Amino acid sequence: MLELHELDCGYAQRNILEKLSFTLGEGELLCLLGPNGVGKTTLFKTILGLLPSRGGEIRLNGTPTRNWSRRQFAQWVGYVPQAHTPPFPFTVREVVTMGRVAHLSTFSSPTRQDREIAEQALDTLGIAYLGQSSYTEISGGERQLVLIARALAQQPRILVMDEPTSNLDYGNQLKVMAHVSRIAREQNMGIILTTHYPNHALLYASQVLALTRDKRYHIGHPDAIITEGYLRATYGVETEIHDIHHRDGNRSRLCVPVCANVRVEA
Ligand SMILES: Nc1ncnc2c1ncn2[C@@H]1O[C@H](COP(=O)(O)OP(=O)(O)OP(=O)(O)O)[C@@H](O)[C@H]1O
Repeated sequence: MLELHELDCGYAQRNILEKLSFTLGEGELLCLLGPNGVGKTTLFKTILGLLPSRGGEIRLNGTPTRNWSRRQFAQWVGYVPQAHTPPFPFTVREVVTMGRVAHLSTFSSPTRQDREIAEQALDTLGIAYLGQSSYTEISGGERQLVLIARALAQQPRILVMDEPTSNLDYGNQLKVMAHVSRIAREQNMGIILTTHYPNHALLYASQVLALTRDKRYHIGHPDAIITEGYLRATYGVETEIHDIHHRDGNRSRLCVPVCANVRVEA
């Protein structure tokens, strides 16, 4: 559905990413990994059309995105920003209903169907009980779930999420990741998200795109990309990757830092 072909992105005189190619299909969850400042946000801004590309092409459903109207694009691609506190105390239900804007004609109000879709999105995330609460008076974790519900109400085919787990406690990080991978599977949505936690990708991603400081990248299955060598080269830390056999019979791979070997420059 979303294809990047030899994409160059950057600012003014400088390329930040070069010749980046990948495909995000229906039902896939792609985790974007990379150290601070490597270009993850730059890539998202370029995909969303907020920053012009400097070469190559982005295609959506086979058609270059430069040929899509803003409105068409917004019906296909949803964006979940990092949770923020807005100046106006809208209720959670109102914030989620705003996700329907791309489907409304100019000056029209949300219909009963739009409200039902917003209600379903609240249900999917298990936060219907927050409907009447003020968005400014809920916790950071709840706010993140509300922003995801707003994006679901938009009913996009592709969802771009900027660090959906930043500022969340340990439990909420795992809950948000579990929700997101379930939504990709059950709603056949292609989801691309950034995370600074390799274990999130090992546990939940179907693909990993790992950006490196020398403008190169690796893409593939999480088990193939997230190796001890990759983590050493990218983050300068020693880790061990272990196969975990869970009590319920499932297995997964997880990385564990070898704390004594983390080098701290004087
Ligand atoms: N508006 C801008 N103009 C020029 N350079 C910019 C601009 N915004 C970001 N950069 C530079 O682009 C590079 C990539 O930044 P970007 O914000 O995409 O990194 P990131 O991978 O998202 O980082 P982080 O993990 O810290 O959020 C950095 O060197 C940054 O200084």
